[in-house]
Amino acid sequence: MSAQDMLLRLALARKTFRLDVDCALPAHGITCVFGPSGSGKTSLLRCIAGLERAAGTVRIADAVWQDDAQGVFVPTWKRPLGYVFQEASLFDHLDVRGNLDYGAQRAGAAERRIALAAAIELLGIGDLLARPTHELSGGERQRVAIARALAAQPRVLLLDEPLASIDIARKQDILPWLERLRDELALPMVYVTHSADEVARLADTLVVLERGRVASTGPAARVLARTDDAALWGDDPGALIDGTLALRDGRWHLARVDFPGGSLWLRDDGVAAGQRARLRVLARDVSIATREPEGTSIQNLLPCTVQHIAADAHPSQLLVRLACGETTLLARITARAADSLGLATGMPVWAQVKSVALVQ
Ligand SMILES: Nc1ncnc2c1ncn2[C@@H]1O[C@H](COP(=O)(O)OP(=O)(O)OP(=O)(O)O)[C@@H](O)[C@H]1O
Repeated sequence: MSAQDMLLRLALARKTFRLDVDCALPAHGITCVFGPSGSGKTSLLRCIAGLERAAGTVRIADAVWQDDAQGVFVPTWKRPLGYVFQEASLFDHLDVRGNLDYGAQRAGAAERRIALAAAIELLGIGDLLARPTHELSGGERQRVAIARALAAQPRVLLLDEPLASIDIARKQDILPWLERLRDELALPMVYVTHSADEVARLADTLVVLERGRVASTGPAARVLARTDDAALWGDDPGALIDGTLALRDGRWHLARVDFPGGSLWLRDDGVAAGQRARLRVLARDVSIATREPEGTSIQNLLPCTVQHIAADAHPSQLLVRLACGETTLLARITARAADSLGLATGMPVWAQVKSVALVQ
């Protein structure tokens, strides 16, 4: 644990629920908090913000917001944080500019103008400033809400399912803005979601909550490679692979992403060679062969070693963790197939990857 971490040690007892969290997270990038309904995601954010009084410690880098042992509890209004809710809670009697000015009032006078201009630019809302807020789309409202939160110069941005009430098309509009914030601001974000897609796209670090406790936490790709809590992901367990776009094949409109341990081809969506690329490979799109497949239309074939075989949500299926060099893949296969192939831990096999998506 270092002064660059966020330290969250929080215990909150309600009649029928107990939040009990103790973790140190990086104080940079996006930490997604994922878990089923009622697992305590919103409660955790509220405790970080001081909106709810848990017992424990909250430290964001070197700023101590709560330390019960030292008798420290900084009230919410004195904590430099931004809080973005599921529904953008804008002031409808003010236009966009008025809402942003309100946010900026929380910053010191010297920082105010610069913070506001940067937030407007970062969220691409310069054209909306004179608009009444009731004329904005859901996605635009959320961008204004995020800009307003940024204008207050927060040390951390807390986002509680900010895309949950936005339709799928608008989500695709707003996700790149969130990625931009992550890439351009040195501002840690704690992002609550129960969307596996949002986790795949945004998470640097992942905290999985189950019944108020941390079921697993760590770098997103590592947490997603676990097989023991795969049931939480429903139909969508899958691996995240961080690599580099190495090659574009203009003839076939394909691109190759290289990662430690191998490479995968996928359709060329115009990402330049040399760029960082994050891939998501769903377990249901990976099958296993004990010999190198021939005469197959599947072109992504990776030599791997079976690392772990786990039960899946349905008894007919198994989840197999495969090591491909330093990279991990998950494969969902039937128990009968595993039996007839004689699959066992340590066995060399071939992974056949039917489909792979570029998520970043
Ligand atoms: N103000 C409250 N008083 C009493 N119990 C509450 C209160 N708010 C939430 N709870 C309970 O605490 C538990 C955790 O709720 P919380 O809202 O943190 O979960 P969540 O993971 O954010 O859920 P969701 O994904 O449905 O938003 C639930 O059992 C909920 O019913």
